[in-house]
Amino acid sequence: MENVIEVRDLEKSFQNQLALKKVSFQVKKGETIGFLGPSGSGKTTTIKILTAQLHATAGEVKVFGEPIAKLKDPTYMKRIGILTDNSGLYERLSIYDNLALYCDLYEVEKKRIAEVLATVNLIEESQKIVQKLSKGMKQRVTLARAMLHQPELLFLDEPTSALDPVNTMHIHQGLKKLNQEGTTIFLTTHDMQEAETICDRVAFLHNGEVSLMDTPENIKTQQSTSSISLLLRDNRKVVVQKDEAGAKEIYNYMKVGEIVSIHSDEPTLGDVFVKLTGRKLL
Ligand SMILES: Nc1ncnc2c1ncn2[C@@H]1O[C@H](COP(=O)(O)OP(=O)(O)OP(=O)(O)O)[C@@H](O)[C@H]1O
Repeated sequence: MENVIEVRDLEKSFQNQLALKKVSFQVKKGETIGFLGPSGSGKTTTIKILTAQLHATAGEVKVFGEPIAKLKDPTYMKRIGILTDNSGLYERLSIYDNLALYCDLYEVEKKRIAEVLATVNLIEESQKIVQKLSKGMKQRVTLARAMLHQPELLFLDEPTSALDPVNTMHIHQGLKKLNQEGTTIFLTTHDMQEAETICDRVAFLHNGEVSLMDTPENIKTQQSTSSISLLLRDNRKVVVQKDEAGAKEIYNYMKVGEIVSIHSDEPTLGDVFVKLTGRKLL
């Protein structure tokens, strides 16, 4: 399948300090990719380089098969959507009027505004002035703006960092729908739950280096232990191995109705991250 993003040996230094070190990866058309890393690991720097807001110090970065300098060209700008910290919203206008302006810019019909506002759970607030919105509401308006023109490629820097669980769920559903309709999504997050919920593949970023990139399932199963935990009716916790003896033990408990719950001892993405890097995600 066609690569939408190709990055080879990307490096970025700030005042002789390397923030990204030989980062290489590809993103295929239709994927949702998550860059997962703690504060200061280089997530924002990566997304800013990919969206031509920062220059790379070294390496090769291509988007849609072209060097990123081309992204400044209006025809390319229409193919991508960006959510970063600099919101680009007009503070004195209402939510609706902000989106209407971007509809004109992107040549999108105004009826699309209601669709994106439903996705970010802001239909009721559409006439509110941006200046008076909370941080989380502004983040949702910015996200609505980024997805307004159904871009081929959407970049999201920590899209749900200021949101409560209900709105986070709305956004995740909206992003999944957008992805099913054909948008490739590149996002950064330090929320491993978010990465597991919406990403096809995740990359672990640590001190400016990608230490692992794979599907959440592969990452967890490759690092999983060979044991299964049982909770018995007398509140005892029993750990058995995933072998014939373990199967017999489970059978024996099950036969007499002793088992309350069974689960395999799989690590979370956060556990694997700590194991590989020695650092927590938050
Ligand atoms: N403009 C800048 N000037 C100097 N150093 C910078 C600049 N921008 C980023 N850095 C440094 O580069 C490193 C990576 O920063 P970056 O903002 O990419 O991290 P991040 O993973 O996005 O963190 P967070 O989750 O806190 O947003 C950090 O050490 C940071 O201090």
